[in-house]
Amino acid sequence: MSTQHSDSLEDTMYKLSIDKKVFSHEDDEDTNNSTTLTPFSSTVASSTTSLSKKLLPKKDPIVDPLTQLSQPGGNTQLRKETPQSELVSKISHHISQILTLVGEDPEREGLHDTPARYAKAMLHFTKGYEEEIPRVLNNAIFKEPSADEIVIVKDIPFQSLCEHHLVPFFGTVTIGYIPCGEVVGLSKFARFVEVYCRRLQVQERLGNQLADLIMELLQPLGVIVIIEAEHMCMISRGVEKQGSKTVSKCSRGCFKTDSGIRREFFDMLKN
Ligand SMILES: Nc1nc2c(ncn2[C@@H]2O[C@H](COP(=O)(O)OP(=O)(O)OP(=O)(O)O)[C@@H](O)[C@H]2O)c(=O)[nH]1
Repeated sequence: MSTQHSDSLEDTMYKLSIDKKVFSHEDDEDTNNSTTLTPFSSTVASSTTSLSKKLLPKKDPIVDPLTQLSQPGGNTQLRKETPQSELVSKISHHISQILTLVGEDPEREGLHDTPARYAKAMLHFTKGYEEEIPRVLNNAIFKEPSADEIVIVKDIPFQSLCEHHLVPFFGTVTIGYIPCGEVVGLSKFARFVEVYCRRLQVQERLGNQLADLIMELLQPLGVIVIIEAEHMCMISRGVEKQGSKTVSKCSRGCFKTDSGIRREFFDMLKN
């Protein structure tokens, strides 16, 4: 095993955060005080400058509401600012230790490249932490006063990682909304799903994040998100129930308050 990595995971994260000073805002008066943490830096907010006026930050010049909708995790900025090669190297080190702990020899031929492969795979599974909604949206909101009935983008496939066991859950997302003057490019629904599912997730939160995002971006009459998923933590471990599926619904606006609209939505899905 390589001796150049002797750090524990906590040491690694601590050192990275000190190296990058990612959590201390450049403009902080006390630049030595790393406890004044601000996860949303002005550099992140500046990535939204191409958005239309309506979508630009209105209140706080540092905390952009649209970037907030990207819903970063606690170390998102650290992830974004660390070179990929450094992330792969440090994750590989810890995977190598895990291989040893499960009873393997990480140096044997078949496993030699596995830690680095896994590190790259893990970074892919969690690439949503590197994404931001403004970049994904690419200004694809269009004025369309004629669109005032239900629009459904259904059966968008997704794969995510359950935050409790770090094993996959996967299935489909169906999104319905009723526009109110503006529509969003259809492909963006699938892109939004990709942003949020490529993070550590729980199914219910994935639905809520999507619904909140669409409400915020379009101010539609309502949004409904249906997710149907199989959770490997219930299939390959734990209760080991093959074939079980979890269906969740998350609604906002008229889909929450109007049973007739909900019925129309579910009727459309049947056809
Ligand atoms: N609500 C919800 N629960 C989830 C999701 N993904 C995994 N879980 C559940 O998270 C729970 C974690 O329960 P714990 O008792 O702490 O962990 P555990 O001992 O591994 O639980 P078992 O899976 O029952 O063996 C389990 O019931 C999982 O089924 C999700 O997306 N939504």
